[in-house]
Amino acid sequence: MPAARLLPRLPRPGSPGPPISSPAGRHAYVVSLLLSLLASLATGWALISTGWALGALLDGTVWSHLVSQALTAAALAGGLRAGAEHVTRSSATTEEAHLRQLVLGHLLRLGPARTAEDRSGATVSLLTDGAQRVARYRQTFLAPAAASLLAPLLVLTELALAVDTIVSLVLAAMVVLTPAVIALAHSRLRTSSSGSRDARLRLAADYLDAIQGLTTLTLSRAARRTSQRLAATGEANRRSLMQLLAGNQLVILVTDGLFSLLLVTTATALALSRLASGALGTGDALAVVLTSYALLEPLDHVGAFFYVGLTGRANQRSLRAILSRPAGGLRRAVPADPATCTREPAAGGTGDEPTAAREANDDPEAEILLRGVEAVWDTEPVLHDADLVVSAGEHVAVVGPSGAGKSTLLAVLAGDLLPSAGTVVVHGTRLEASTQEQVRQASARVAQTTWLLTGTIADNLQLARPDATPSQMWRALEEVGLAEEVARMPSGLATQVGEGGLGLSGGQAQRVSLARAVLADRPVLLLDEPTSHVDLASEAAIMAAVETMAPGRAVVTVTHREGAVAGADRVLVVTGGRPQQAQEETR
Ligand SMILES: Nc1ncnc2c1ncn2[C@@H]1O[C@H](COP(=O)(O)OP(=O)(O)OP(=O)(O)O)[C@@H](O)[C@H]1O
Repeated sequence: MPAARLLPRLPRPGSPGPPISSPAGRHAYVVSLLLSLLASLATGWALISTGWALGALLDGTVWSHLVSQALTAAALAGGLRAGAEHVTRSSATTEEAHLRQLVLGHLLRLGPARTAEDRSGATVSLLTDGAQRVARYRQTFLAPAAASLLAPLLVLTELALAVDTIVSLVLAAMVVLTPAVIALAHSRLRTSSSGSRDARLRLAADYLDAIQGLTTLTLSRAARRTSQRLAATGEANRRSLMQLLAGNQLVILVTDGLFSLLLVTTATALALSRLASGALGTGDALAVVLTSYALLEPLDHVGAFFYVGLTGRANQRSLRAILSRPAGGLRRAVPADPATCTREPAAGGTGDEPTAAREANDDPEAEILLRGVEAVWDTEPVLHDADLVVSAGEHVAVVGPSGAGKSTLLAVLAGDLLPSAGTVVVHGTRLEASTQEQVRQASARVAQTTWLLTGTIADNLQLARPDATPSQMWRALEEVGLAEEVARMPSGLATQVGEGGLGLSGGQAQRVSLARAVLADRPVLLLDEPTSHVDLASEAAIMAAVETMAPGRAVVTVTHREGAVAGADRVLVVTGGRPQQAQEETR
């Protein structure tokens, strides 16, 4: 297995990546943008009216209607802003849930083989904190930021129409400089921000690894060392984060302070000179000065840009990287087979799926059929020109040196890895991108170590079949030779077991896993080193359970253990990327 990656490879910079918003999220974006733009127009009108009202007061003319106009516009602006705020906040919550579902769904479609190399801590962190940041960025930052960039132009248009075109044009020229300065600051800070985010993700992954591997760390006397290392990394992280925040704060202060000062003084100077030349009256000049306040709106978002924008974008890139990972490894298209599936459907399938294909010229009894298969994880083929036929009721053991491709073969048979060339048919369904789920449904898999969820034995069995009744569960336990042992436990099926199967022996946990496979009732059983972590007595019990389950099913067992090979009908050795019949002495 390759080393665990912190995060999946990022898509090429500039490539938009797969869409991640829900239709409701996109709708909320448009509504919030429109409400914010209308609020800016109302704000501009309130400021201009206030200027005119003050001017009328100073000139001693009628001002009351101008005050009520200003108050109405201000109330309207407030209402529109509150509406926009409500839309953004509520859609952020629903988008957060949507993002988690979207990415989790894709990870499940990728299957364990394609996700095994990701560090689970980093994935958990991305799905929890990361999804929240992306939702906040997309729903509460993007639309208000876009509206705030357009707001000065709207207000200046109002000013040009109602007060003075020349002043508006000069201020417009200054306003367009704001995004340029922000973009410059962004380009300078982006590298350190994403570096800091990666360091934090790595730390989260380290913490989770340490928690998951607590027993191993304690047994190998490495717990203290690991906790000291984590504490030191945490402290280094905290310092670099503080430095980053200080840098961000400085940029905010500078852009905010400089621009506010520059815009307000320019607006005041322009207003005074136009007043002195007689081009503007007192009310108009005051309207220009007051309106310069609305031009500062984009600056309100500079802070949010650093705290919500940068982290949101970085997490969004990581989520997109997961979503753009293809669910298989198909490099060359597998030619379509016009023949349709005639076999009984696997659990969850109907048997009528148009893409399902039967290999008419091959062994009609074959549950598993590989012809000239090439399988690739990254670049180099692990399997090439691989052939294999396993019939129902046959038990095949697969052996071979480490790294030969035994687990890769199981990943192909389980439908987790698509072949890059050749044909794979499992229970009558030809494996291709569109039938991947159906092929997955055809097999049950038992891995080296069984991960039992915290809950009862019944909960763990019902994972395979949620509607399984107690008598069906007892029958399944009977079939794998575990019924007596569970019956002797004080709470029987209601016995609590923990993560990793705590409370059960390794052999018992493996047999619970086999009982799950019995309940799932799949025609193909794939066993990946099922006895590598148990003693000889447990190995015998597990292999006896497999023999009871084997009739009528195709069983493939990858193993290094003599005891697991002994019960097989045939032994294949994977060498040179192909499973081949073992010589007698290999057995
Ligand atoms: N999920 C994966 N992603 C990328 N590469 C993988 C993955 N699984 C296996 N490989 C690569 O495929 C090659 C064959 O590995 P595989 O695990 O199939 O061998 P194996 O015969 O099962 O070895 P072992 O007996 O040590 O488990 C190795 O180079 C490995 O790095």
